Amino acid sequence: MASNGVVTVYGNGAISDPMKSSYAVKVGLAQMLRGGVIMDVVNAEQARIAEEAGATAVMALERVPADIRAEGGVARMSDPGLIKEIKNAVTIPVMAKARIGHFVEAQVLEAIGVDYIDESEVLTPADDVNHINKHNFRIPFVCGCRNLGEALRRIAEGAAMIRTKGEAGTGNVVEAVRHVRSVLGEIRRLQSLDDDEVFTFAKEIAAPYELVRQTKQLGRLPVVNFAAGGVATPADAAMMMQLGCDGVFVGSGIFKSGNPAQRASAIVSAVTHFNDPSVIADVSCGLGEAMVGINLSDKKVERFAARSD
Ligand SMILES: O=C(CO)[C@H](O)[C@H](O)COP(=O)(O)O
Repeated sequence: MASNGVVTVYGNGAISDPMKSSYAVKVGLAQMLRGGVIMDVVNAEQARIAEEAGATAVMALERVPADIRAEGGVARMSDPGLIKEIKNAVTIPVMAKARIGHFVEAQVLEAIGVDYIDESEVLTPADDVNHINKHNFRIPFVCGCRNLGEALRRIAEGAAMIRTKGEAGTGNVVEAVRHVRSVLGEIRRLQSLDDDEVFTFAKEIAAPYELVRQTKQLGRLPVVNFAAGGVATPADAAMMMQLGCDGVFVGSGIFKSGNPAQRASAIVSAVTHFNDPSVIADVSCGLGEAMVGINLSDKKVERFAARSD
């Protein structure tokens, strides 16, 4: 790890492997988002609001997760024309979502020049067995996880960035907290093992040994890890950072609130000053209505996070 805490050694192959050098570039690109807030947007106007508020990137999607939950139906990649409009409206990186396993949606997103692809459980999965082989693409992918094994399986497939899944569209941070604590807790447990025990640990979490070994050595995931799913307030966002995430995704929490521009900017300030409760207090004053959340103790609420493993 470099002195600034940024990880510099990645990949699964040898240094002379061309796949590895392109993978290292993708991982490096994702690292540039560290310390930032990535905001879901469904059109160019929302993208401009996000950029003005200080978002580090925007995520183009058909509907914010709260609307996907409310309206139901099949959620797919956004209209490529709309994504191009979003790209033209902002100077920050533009991410877009493809359905899990839908490698042709990913090809389309690559063809129109998005900066990152999110293979996302928030959309309706296209393949309930296989994820996209992300090594086949030039651009970086982000994928969701609930635990360390899932994170390392996605990295083995070529994900250059990880986000803990949380429960998108609920405005309820409880699952985001559970998933962050799970990943970071398993890394702490891994670090307490002696080297001979790592093989069995890798088998237990169903992850490739080499990535498990690297994670133990680095003391963290070998790619950046953002929190997502249910973050709705500046305090939620700062909590994710204090727990040890590299940044935060926020979707419904901003554009389903009473004052999206003000809330977006408050969440950016809270992530920048995540260790300063007085800043978090200041930016939390007079924010207007937060999104109405969903109580996750209701077993009937669909768990997007469980749509893939
Ligand atoms: O899937 C995502 C990250 O890629 C969404 O951006 C994120 O999970 C949004 O969730 P919410 O609407 O609860 O903020």
